[in-house]
Amino acid sequence: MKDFGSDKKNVVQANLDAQKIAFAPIMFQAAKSLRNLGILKYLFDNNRGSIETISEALDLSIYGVKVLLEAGLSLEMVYLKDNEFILTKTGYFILRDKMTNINMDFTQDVNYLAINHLEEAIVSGKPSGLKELGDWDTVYIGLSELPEKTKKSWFDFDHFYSDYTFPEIMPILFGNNPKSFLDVGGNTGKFSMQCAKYNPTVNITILDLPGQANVARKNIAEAGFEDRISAIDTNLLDNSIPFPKGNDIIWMSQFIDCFSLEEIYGLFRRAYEAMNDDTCFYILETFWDLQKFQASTYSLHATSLYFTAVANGNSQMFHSEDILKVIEKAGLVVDEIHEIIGMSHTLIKCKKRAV
Ligand SMILES: C[S@@+](CC[C@H](N)C(=O)[O-])C[C@H]1O[C@@H](n2cnc3c(N)ncnc32)[C@H](O)[C@@H]1O
Repeated sequence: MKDFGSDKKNVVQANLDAQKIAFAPIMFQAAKSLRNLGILKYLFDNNRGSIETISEALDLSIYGVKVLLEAGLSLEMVYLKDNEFILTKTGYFILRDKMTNINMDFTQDVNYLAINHLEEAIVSGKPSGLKELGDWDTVYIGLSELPEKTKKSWFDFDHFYSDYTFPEIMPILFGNNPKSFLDVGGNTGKFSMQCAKYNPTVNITILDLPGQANVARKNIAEAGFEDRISAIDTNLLDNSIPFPKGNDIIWMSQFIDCFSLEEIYGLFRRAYEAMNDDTCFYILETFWDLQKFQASTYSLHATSLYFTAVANGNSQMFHSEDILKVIEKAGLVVDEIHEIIGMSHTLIKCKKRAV
């Protein structure tokens, strides 16, 4: 791995950052309450506001508005001038930025209670926090049964990042006019349906767990793509089940982060066995070492811990080198790498290594 990070902060800054960590869950709830109770919106709409005017306008107690706005000062979401509070740029991000809101809702609805079991998950290698959501071995088995609000926050989080990549991905994938496409971990069928719209003749097969494949089939039928997209129920962790052969493209998007490196090796080997010399195997992932912005790396490191405590206990958002090693070991070669697709993804195109 390349070097990363440093220890150049002065002691005062380091101490402040340590307190931010020490109080993070409390301050997260303060930020969320400022957003959900309408205080940030009031400040945005009115440019500024005193505790009294906000309390009256929103029908909240003076005490409640006061403690939240005072926390907001330390969070640097608001600042105080002439006894009135004014929204900062950070406050605006918490109020309006779509990605920030999707991340916050994912943290609250999927992770907040579960992450309290992180230590146990690290020691046991099991997603010990998942019991806060339901009684399944992995979150993927329970996805279609999650409580509505939790389900919405999970899918909003999942779709937001992959949706961003679609427009850039399509011309790359369809450059050679592929006839058939295997969407491994195709989820609700959203991507496959985009492909079917983009290319009027391509045939697509989705592989996913029964719960997800059922949802995909329903969506595909509603969109009228049953003649070109099918979904197969499968447990992709079972190395004895081969991938269907004969596809021009094998596609894994935001998928390998659901597995350990050993499991990914099993998936790549089955991809290899299903490929011929012309098959293109594409992997679309967010690698924490290939990000342009610190905000992206921070989000990916946090998301890794969701995999540890909630999703399955053994996967993560990877360093690119981890995956490049598995590609090599599985008998594949990297043909192309497209960095920063969408907001934070990397697209790796692999071929079978010539023997
Ligand atoms: C993070 S989602 C990615 C979805 C989609 N490809 C995208 O780019 O948004 C991972 C998908 O892998 C599926 N999955 C996870 N474990 C699986 C398993 N053992 N067998 C089959 N599918 C699995 C999940 O059900 C889910 O649909």
